[in-house]
Amino acid sequence: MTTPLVIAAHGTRDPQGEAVSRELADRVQALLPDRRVAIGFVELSSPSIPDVLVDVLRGQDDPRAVVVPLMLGTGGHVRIDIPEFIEQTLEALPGARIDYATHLGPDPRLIDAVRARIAAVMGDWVPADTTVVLVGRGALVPDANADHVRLARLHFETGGWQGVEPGFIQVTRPSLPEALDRAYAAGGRKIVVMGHWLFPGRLRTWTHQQSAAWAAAHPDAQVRVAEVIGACDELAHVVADRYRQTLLDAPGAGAPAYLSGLRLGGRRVVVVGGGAVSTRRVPRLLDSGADVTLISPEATPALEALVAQGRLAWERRRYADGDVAGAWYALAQTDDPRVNALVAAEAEAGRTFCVRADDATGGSAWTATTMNADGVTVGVLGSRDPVRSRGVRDALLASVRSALAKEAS
Ligand SMILES: C[C@@]1(CC(=O)O)C2=NC(=C\c3[nH]c(c(CCC(=O)O)c3CC(=O)O)Cc3[nH]c(c(CC(=O)O)c3CCC(=O)O)/C=C3\N/C(=C\2)[C@@H](CCC(=O)O)[C@]3(C)CC(=O)O)/[C@H]1CCC(=O)O
Ligand SMILES: NC(=O)c1ccc[n+]([C@@H]2O[C@H](COP(=O)([O-])OP(=O)(O)OC[C@H]3O[C@@H](n4cnc5c(N)ncnc54)[C@H](O)[C@@H]3O)[C@@H](O)[C@H]2O)c1
Repeated sequence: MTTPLVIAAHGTRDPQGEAVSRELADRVQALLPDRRVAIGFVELSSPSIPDVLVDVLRGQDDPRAVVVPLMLGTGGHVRIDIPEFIEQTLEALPGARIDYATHLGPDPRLIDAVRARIAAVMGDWVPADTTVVLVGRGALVPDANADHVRLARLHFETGGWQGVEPGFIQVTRPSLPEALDRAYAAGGRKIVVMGHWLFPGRLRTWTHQQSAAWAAAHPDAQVRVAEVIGACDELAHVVADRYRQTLLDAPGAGAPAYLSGLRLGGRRVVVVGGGAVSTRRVPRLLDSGADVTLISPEATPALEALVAQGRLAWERRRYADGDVAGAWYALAQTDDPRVNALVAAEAEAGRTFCVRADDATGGSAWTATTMNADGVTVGVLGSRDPVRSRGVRDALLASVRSALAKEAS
């Protein structure tokens, strides 16, 4: 049986919030149709996480589950409560195995989703004179609060905003009104308040109430409140990825890839990024007859020479969403992890196998080191230790050569 996924959500008193959490679980199930996806809650909603875990583990011959915390940051629920629920379940079901995925974190797809929520309330405002107040929950864990400040900075770096002020609705400071004061003091008069919550609930209500009260006291500023992240595809994909990564990285996962010989003749292959890694890999793709398109603002002289020979198509620009459409295989090989993540996400959505050069677990394919001797291709795939793989390949090749020589004599 394929390992089930248990989503560990927070829970809320708001029935709409609970419904949206369940809708998200349905979207994740649609992305992982061949395995069971269940949702449990830390508090306020049911079923509880141990109840769901026991339910999915019972009846499996080799009971296994992966728990993905549906949490943006690393507060107490992620660090203490959910691990305790897992511990309790393992005490009740000795011999079961439960792997715990990492929290959602500042994934580029979630940054995009947040930007889309902000854009939806901006109307005719433009980023350059809009200030965003990004409101987090606030936690007793200093690291979690520091992560929220870092996230605000990431939004500032990538969004072109006049400013981005982090604030917190509870526990720590600056509070939401204090963050609004800071935005105002820095000259912000068009302010979007973004409650960085996954689902509707009380935190969202407080965000609206506090924003309205502050706006009433500052008539020369305009304040608009953006919608929460909600049950969107971006979030569903991040959850599905945390699950897949956990399966791949789990100790004892073994050789995690299926070595296949792709017959790429005449088939579209998209390579994003024209640096050193692409310089090594593009010639082999061309040798296999693939119809390769390189998308990159710059390319190495070796790649440019292939373009000049008419062997390689080059679109001299940055990657844009839609570039992977229609490709059989894609390679995300820029030096920008954010761009590589977007390429991998587009490929995943379109069911195109994709290598991600900077983060092996973020892609769906790995590049084997290969070499051809008299029509025999030797391929070696290790466990993310490419230099070792190359050594094994060379050793194998030597014995293949001597075997072939014996055959010939
Ligand atoms: C075998 C080979 C095939 C080829 O590329 O043709 C290949 N990498 C090669 C070389 C190489 N790769 C790296 C260095 C510099 C570092 C060093 O010196 O140690 C060098 C050496 C060099 O460049 O000389 C760094 C690196 N590699 C990956 C990550 C990210 C990660 O693991 O998450 C990082 C860190 C990046 C960073 O720091 O950001 C990931 C992958 N590299 C793979 C294949 C896949 C695993 C296959 C396996 O393990 O068997 C996998 C998982 C996915 C993929 O990319 O397909 C080729 C050697 C053969 C040859 O030379 O012909
Ligand atoms: N898997 C591997 O074997 C391996 C080996 C070494 C390094 N790496 C990793 O892969 C990444 C790429 O390595 P490299 O040595 O080829 O880097 P590089 O710096 O030589 O090349 C990066 C290329 O990406 C292009 N680029 C940047 N932004 C882009 C965008 N938005 N759209 C399209 N193209 C864009 C650049 O123009 C450049 O051509 C590194 O950052 C490193 O993390 C992987």
